[in-house]
Amino acid sequence: MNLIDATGLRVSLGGQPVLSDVDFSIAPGEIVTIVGPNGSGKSTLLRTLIGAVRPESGKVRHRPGLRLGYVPQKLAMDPTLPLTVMRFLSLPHRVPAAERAAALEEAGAGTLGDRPMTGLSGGQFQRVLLARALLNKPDVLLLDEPTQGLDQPGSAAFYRQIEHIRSHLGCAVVMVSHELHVVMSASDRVVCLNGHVCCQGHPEVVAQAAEYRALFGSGTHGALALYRHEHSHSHDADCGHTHHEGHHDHGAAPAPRTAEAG
Ligand SMILES: Nc1ncnc2c1ncn2[C@@H]1O[C@H](COP(=O)(O)OP(=O)(O)OP(=O)(O)O)[C@@H](O)[C@H]1O
Repeated sequence: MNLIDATGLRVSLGGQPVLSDVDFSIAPGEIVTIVGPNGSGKSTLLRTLIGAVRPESGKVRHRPGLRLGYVPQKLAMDPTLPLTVMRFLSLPHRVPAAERAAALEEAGAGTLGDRPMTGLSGGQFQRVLLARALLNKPDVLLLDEPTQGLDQPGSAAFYRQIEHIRSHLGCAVVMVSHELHVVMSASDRVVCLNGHVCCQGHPEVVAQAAEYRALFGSGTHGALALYRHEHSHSHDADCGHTHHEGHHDHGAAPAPRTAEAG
């Protein structure tokens, strides 16, 4: 049984249609990434899936007893508030210290407990938000552009942490990302959104779909090349650690999977 099944979602905000006819599901243990241009409704979809936004029509079904962990795009902190990381993790509900420490460890932030929240770097802050989402022992972790503002090594390290968490805790992951190269290497499935689901499927297949290329253009060649580089060891001998656009994309027919176009 899927963890979340959403069908026929229609959402308007401020009188403007944002999502129409969107179906979305996530199975246990899956990593699904939602990509799409600015304003295409990615955050709105995530917020609808967690129940923070009510659809005008359509349904979101959660598996009974489903536990969610949500990492928002950003969280404004009052810079004058003297709050350590450990105290932050006990708001708004008290959480035993051992659980908070374990969540920090799981999020790769085990050394940050006594640090003031306002002194954290962007990457450290995101890890603390991740730890906060893990306190709920989620079956599904939803992350809204969690690496916004991080440099490339910082975001790569963050996504490696997510993969570690998925394999260690067995939770599913839904994330919104603009970093196509990371998406290509880290996801089981990509959903390409532009108010509706343009196409979805295995990242390699979606990267070749006409609907996806219409939105993201030829930049996807690079993303695809990197994806293949990281996942096909037979390519390593060809190119070492550099890649050239289109070098890996041999023009061969895509794998016999198909992207579901919508
Ligand atoms: N509270 C709101 N009231 C009115 N319009 C809103 C509201 N929140 C979002 N919108 C509009 O809904 C549309 C979708 O916004 P959303 O944040 O879901 O897009 P997104 O794909 O996540 O964008 P980005 O990539 O820029 O983060 C945008 O046009 C946005 O201006």
